[in-house]
Amino acid sequence: MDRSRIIVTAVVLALLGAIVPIAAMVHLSWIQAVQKEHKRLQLFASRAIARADISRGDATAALLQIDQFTGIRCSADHIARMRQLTINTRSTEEMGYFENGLLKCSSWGLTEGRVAQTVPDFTTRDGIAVTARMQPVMSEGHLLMALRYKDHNVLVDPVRFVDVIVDPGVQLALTTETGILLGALNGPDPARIEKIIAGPDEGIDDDLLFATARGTGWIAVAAEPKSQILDSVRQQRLLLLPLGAFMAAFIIGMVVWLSRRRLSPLGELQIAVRKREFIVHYQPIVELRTGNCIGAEALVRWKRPNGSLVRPDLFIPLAEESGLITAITDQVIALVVFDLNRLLVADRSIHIAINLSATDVSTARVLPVIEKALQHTGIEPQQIWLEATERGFVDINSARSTVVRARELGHAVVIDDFGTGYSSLSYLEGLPLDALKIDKSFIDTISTNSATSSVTPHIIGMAKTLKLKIVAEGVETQAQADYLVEHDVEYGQGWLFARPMPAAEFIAYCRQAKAPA
Ligand SMILES: Nc1nc2c(ncn2[C@@H]2O[C@H](COP(=O)(O)O[C@H]3[C@@H](O)[C@H](n4cnc5c(=O)[nH]c(N)nc54)O[C@@H]3COP(=O)(O)O)[C@@H](O)[C@H]2O)c(=O)[nH]1
Repeated sequence: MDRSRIIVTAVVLALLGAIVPIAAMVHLSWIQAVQKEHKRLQLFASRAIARADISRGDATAALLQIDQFTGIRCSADHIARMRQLTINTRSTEEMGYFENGLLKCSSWGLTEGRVAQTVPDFTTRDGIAVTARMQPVMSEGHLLMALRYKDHNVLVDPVRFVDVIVDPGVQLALTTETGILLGALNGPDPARIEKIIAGPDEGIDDDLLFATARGTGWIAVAAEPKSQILDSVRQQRLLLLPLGAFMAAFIIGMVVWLSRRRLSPLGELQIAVRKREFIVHYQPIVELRTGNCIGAEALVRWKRPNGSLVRPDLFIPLAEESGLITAITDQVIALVVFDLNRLLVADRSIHIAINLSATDVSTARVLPVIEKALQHTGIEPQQIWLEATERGFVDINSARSTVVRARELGHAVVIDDFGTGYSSLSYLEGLPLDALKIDKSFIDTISTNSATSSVTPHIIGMAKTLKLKIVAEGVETQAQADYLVEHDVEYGQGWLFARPMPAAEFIAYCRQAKAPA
């Protein structure tokens, strides 16, 4: 992902991170307020069911007691007993006795036998036939409920069934299971109640919040307008919005931190390593006398997703500092094998020099990596040279054991950028090296009268004393090449011969630059 896409993604994520938690908390405060209100309405509805059960229980008990009366029906005793039970039973208004389907007497006294038994709407499990709405003879206009057991019935005012205390604005309704409205408080709309009891136990019907409770034989509905819970929503918001703001701040902080990390040079390099965004260019090394190509130095480049190439001196120091260099070395080794396997197998005189970091030299961890990479390729270990700068050999003891092991495996070991550090002849004597690369800064002084120009012959002399092969680095002019040949320097590398190039070009260069056998 390039920088602009990362920035756009970060901005989008930050916006989402700000909006989503706050919107979620606003929504959650509404949900929680509704849930809380549903619980409250449920409580009112359950209370109505409990009240209705008590009222029915009382009326049923009165009916069972009058059924036990063994005296003559409609006698003064019978009527007195019915009256007594009516007075003692809070929910009942009147008690009556039926004979042949007609009311013969009631708690009020004898009747004329013109009132017919009502048709029940339903019968409870304990055998009580219930008529939800009936017009009593004595109280015209006010509908009552009739409960009958065998030949006796009681009349109950339905208001007794919803005789519960509710908060202002809460409507309460009690219906039969078949939807007949038995009693109501605060004037609910019967049509809405009918619709509500046909649906789920709680919910929102247009502007009405409702909850139902179901008992045996009846259903209670408690409802109130949605506007009633606005205060509760506001309160929930006061609690939840700070949490939403905290979450938003946290997410934005994370997005900023991650994108800054991702956009930092180290973040980009880490991703490059993970995505294997490196390629290798090869700079030919030639035999100075003949111009023959004898090999190349593998020089890593970071190929960005947009195709641009980043020079190694811009990222190698960071890679060394962060420890990513070992992963990069491993990728270079794999790329060299991939790019040049056929050439190296076809021409055993060609070698490739791979740059090692100080860590690679001090730990020797790179040697098994190379060994594994060369397995089954046909490439000989002596075709892989290992280059390290003087800094790589600072820890002389561990460096020596790495060099010894590398040479045992067949690799040649080269000291790079020679002369730029503090290496001395005695220091070099302690390391079993194969070759020395004279740094470009000394080659640049050739044929000049600079103060350091006299150092170059000394380096050459020192290398010869130690019987090291010499590669002159950064050869740019024919005069430099001529000087080096004159001083018996065997190999050279530099723009005079070729610049670093992709593998295919190097293979072509090598074939063409090699003298016919
Ligand atoms: N640990 C690793 N270090 C690596 C690896 N690949 C490269 N490097 C190091 O990065 C430094 C810069 O390398 P680069 O930009 O590739 O430059 C090399 C040549 O292009 C340049 N050169 C060669 N000839 C000339 C010349 O005639 N003129 C001129 N101006 N420049 C020239 O020199 C660089 C090679 O230097 P050296 O390695 O010292 O031989 C550099 O320090 C690389 O070592 C890697 O895989 N791992």
